[in-house]
Amino acid sequence: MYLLIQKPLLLTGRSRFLEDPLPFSAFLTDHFGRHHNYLRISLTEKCNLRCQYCMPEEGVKLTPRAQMLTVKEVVTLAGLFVKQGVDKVRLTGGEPLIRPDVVDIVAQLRKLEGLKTIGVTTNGINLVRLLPSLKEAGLNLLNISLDTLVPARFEFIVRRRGFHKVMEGINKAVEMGYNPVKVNCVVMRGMNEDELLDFVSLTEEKPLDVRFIEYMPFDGNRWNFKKLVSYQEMLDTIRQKWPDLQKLPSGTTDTAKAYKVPNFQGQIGFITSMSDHFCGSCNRLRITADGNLKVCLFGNAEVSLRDTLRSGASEEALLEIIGAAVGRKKKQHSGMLNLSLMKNRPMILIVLMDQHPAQRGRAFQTDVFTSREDRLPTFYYCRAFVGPALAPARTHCTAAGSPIGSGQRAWDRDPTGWPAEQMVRGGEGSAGEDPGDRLTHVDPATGQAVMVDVGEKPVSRRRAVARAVVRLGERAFSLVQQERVSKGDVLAVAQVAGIMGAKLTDQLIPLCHQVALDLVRVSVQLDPARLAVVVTAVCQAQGRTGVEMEALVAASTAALTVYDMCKSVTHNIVVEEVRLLSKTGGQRGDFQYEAA
Ligand SMILES: Nc1nc2c(ncn2[C@@H]2O[C@H](COP(=O)(O)OP(=O)(O)OP(=O)(O)O)[C@@H](O)[C@H]2O)c(=O)[nH]1
Ligand SMILES: C[S@@+](CC[C@H](N)C(=O)[O-])C[C@H]1O[C@@H](n2cnc3c(N)ncnc32)[C@H](O)[C@@H]1O
Ligand code: SF4
Ligand code: SF4
Repeated sequence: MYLLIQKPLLLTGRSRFLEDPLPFSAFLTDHFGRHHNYLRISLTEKCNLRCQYCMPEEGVKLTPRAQMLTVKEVVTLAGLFVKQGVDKVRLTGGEPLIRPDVVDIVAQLRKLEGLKTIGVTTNGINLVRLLPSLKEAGLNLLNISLDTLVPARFEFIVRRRGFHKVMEGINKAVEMGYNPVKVNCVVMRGMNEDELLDFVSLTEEKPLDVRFIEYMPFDGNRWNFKKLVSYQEMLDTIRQKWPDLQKLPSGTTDTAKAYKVPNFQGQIGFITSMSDHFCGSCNRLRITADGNLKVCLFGNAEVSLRDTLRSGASEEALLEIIGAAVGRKKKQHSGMLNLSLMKNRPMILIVLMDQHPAQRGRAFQTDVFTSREDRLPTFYYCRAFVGPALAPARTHCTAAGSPIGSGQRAWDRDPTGWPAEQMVRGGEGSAGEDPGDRLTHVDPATGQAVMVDVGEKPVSRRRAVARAVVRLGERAFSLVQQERVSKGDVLAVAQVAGIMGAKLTDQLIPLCHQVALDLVRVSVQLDPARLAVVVTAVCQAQGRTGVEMEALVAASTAALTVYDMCKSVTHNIVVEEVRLLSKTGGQRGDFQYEAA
């Protein structure tokens, strides 16, 4: 198999794999060492059903046909992934079996060397008609969705007729030797949780694998906690009838926790995306029907492979984009509550809804360092990054923390020849005056600005905390909160900008010393009461001069970055309250901000 693994991204996790004897593609290995060998391809956004948990009654706004992937594009993209090590492709949607060329797609995928498994997830309505040709084309795996065994209820749940067609499809699949035939049942309280035992009974005579799926929140599906029936609750219910229910070993990357009633032909499983996620072993990537790569089912970050492909880009260029997106994949989804608050498209789309056109085709930066678990339940967002200190070459002073002897004065002199003490005191003020009155940054001899000679000062631990508040207004605040700002993840970008700002302080503020910062911590939080982003920057160093400017620059840079990221939404953004909150260390004593 041809593995193009040069130029791995600058992620330590992935470079590790380059040393393995048979390395998995660096492009498909994420920051957490997960190998993505399973590609889910959505063939269409359309569907012949309107399941309540998946799709609004009126359907969804469809992407124009010209923007959908063609058969050739599907196969080309799949081929690219297969060359990198993907060995399983699942076709999904929307309803994949309403795409007229679905059999052709399966047949062409079958020709891809290295692709072991081709699966389809379908609502089963068109299955009886299509299954023979799909099987002949090379379809290996079949997952069929069915949420109720009661015909009238079926119509209620999916808002269409077709129960019997689905049942016939399931029977046909068994008849044609698919084993197991997986049956997906989304369990919702008040809808179908009373049918759990009936579904388990289905596995008695048939080699079915009935998977009970925890109801997941997507845009517009009216998810709430009360409707969620958890894995544990389902298991308890089933165990009451079948106490000897056996746990089966699951594959390392399986979504389902598998069980079996002894002596039943089939088995059951639980897909516990909500109560016990399986992100740690995630091996999935998705391509949406219009050609976006989506690295996580619950992530908003997408990058258009279609546009890159259509622009005639090379395989390498596509791989770079894919690798960058995979590199940004988060450790896990953000937990039940956050998922319910978060903006995600209906499952049927898993395609781009609010993306800025300019973003298409670009690997845009979102959530660079953190996973969503950092977000607290109320969307109170706080991230911390403690980086290794950047140690710029220091001039005119010893390394931070080293003791100063009296013999070291020579290099502490300012070019004007004034020793530090005199320079500080020798300005317009004189000894005994309030230090605040002295012009410490003006050379008394030349009248020119100078950096204060701090070489004489004792080294102490310096710490400063600064704050900036960015008032966004209702619309921008809400978009930031929902991570729907077209430029990307505002809070993540601002946080990193703050850190970078702190490190660049001496280059931005003319008379600032270079300080080897030991710590920069920038937190960026949403304040719903003020519809504002609150930036708090903490800088720390061992040195002879304070780090308040670093903290202030960090807070300001992060605040300005928030402005920059949101200015396409509104210019009514106010950066305010840039101020020092506290400062410790140094000779002048500690400072604590007091509101006037
Ligand atoms: N959290 C999470 N859940 C997923 C993902 N893919 C599928 N699921 C869940 O699994 C359910 C069934 O999806 P299927 O399309 O049958 O796919 P599958 O279970 O991955 O299929 P197999 O190939 O048989 O493992 C979906 O309704 C989701 O609840 C994923 O990437 N992340
Ligand atoms: C989006 S459908 C697409 C394929 C096909 N139309 C079907 O229904 O099988 C894929 C799977 O997602 C499941 N699904 C959709 N919305 C869901 C939700 N809110 N929670 C859990 N699973 C969901 C469906 O039941 C189905 O098994
Ligand atoms: S779950 Fe499948 S069948 Fe139901 S609306 Fe969504 S895409 Fe259609
Ligand atoms: S939620 Fe995201 S990370 Fe977790 S299993 Fe699904 S796709 Fe993978």
